[in-house]
Amino acid sequence: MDIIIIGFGAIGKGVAKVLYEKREYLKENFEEFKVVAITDSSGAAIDENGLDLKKAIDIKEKTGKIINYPEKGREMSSIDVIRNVDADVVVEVTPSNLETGEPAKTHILESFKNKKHVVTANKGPLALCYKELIEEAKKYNVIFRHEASVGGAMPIINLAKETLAGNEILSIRGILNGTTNYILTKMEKEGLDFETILKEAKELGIAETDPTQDIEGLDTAAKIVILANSIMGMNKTIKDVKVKGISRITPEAIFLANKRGYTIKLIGQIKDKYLIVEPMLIPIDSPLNVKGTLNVAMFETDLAKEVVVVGRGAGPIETASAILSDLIHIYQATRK
Ligand SMILES: NC(=O)C1=CN([C@@H]2O[C@H](COP(=O)(O)OP(=O)(O)OC[C@H]3O[C@@H](n4cnc5c(N)ncnc54)[C@H](O)[C@@H]3O)[C@@H](O)[C@H]2O)C=CC1
Ligand SMILES: N[C@@H](CC=O)C(=O)O
Ligand code: NA
Repeated sequence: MDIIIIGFGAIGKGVAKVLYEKREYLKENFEEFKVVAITDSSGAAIDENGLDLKKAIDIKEKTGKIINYPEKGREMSSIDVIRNVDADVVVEVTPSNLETGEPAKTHILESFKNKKHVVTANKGPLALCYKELIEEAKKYNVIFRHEASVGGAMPIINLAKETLAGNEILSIRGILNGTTNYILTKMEKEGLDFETILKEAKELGIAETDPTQDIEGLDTAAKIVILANSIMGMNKTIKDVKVKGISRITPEAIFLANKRGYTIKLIGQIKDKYLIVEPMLIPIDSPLNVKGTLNVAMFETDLAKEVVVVGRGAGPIETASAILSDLIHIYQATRK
């Protein structure tokens, strides 16, 4: 299966690392998963026989630009790569823009028009024009998967659509941002200040390109919109979410909460069609009290009753795990 990776930052490189490490497993169980093009802000590297992924990662880490890939690097936009390079699937992992959804929205729609399936981790277009994307994928008869867009490696979207199929999901409540959970956990355990921990989060590759999206709750807001639209049949946008972030939370506030048997977590919830993101006091012994970059989601359903899922919500390899599962789904769904 031939793949194009659009965006080669923390997640794009994570996808390349996972495809490289799992190359024998994939060949034995499915077929060769070949990356025929990679783009970033500098340009593109293209090889129809498959790029050397270790070399691509090395070039990116050393020079910051995929265009420096020897002999195969060239000045070419992502759109032109999508239009002109023959491939089965586009993996779209450019930064999430929660105002315009660009450039990802155009990349995704252009992929559909060029009969390419899409796997994305990008929340922008999903939070702003979910219905349009689904309709366009149907119109061009291509598969569109986005498990990585909510909760990273934590199974939630495909779990609801496949394993909980037939259930009515009455409410969802949880921690859906790994960066803020990492910050709140380090504040609670080590009393570290905000800036120090945020710097660590960026080095771990878990924070957004614009980390205020994490801190101000906008990333969580985008994710509950995606859940509301993709698994609860709603038609919401990020403007429908009441959002408060964690910038005013201090180690002292968490210490005081602990003394009363609580901790503080950034909670996103969808209930009775209301979408809310805010820091909340959570009992220390609650299933919602998960640590570090972990995410957790509590579903209330009509048939399965309460279902709780936990998983790593952020991180290059963890997120690439969700992207790989969507790629394998597309392989299985399209190979005769
Ligand atoms: N970091 C994480 O743990 C997770 C990130 N995501 C999402 O994955 C996406 C990527 O995130 P990161 O890799 O962390 O961001 P990043 O900032 O590390 O990388 C973004 C990449 O996109 C490239 N880029 C920007 N504009 C481009 C364009 N027009 N054409 C081609 N490439 C372009 C940049 O050069 C860079 O290589 C974002 O939408 C993010 O919300 C989703 C789940 C987890
Ligand atoms: N920055 C996000 C990345 C995953 O969506 C987070 O911290 O959860
Ligand atoms: Na997920």
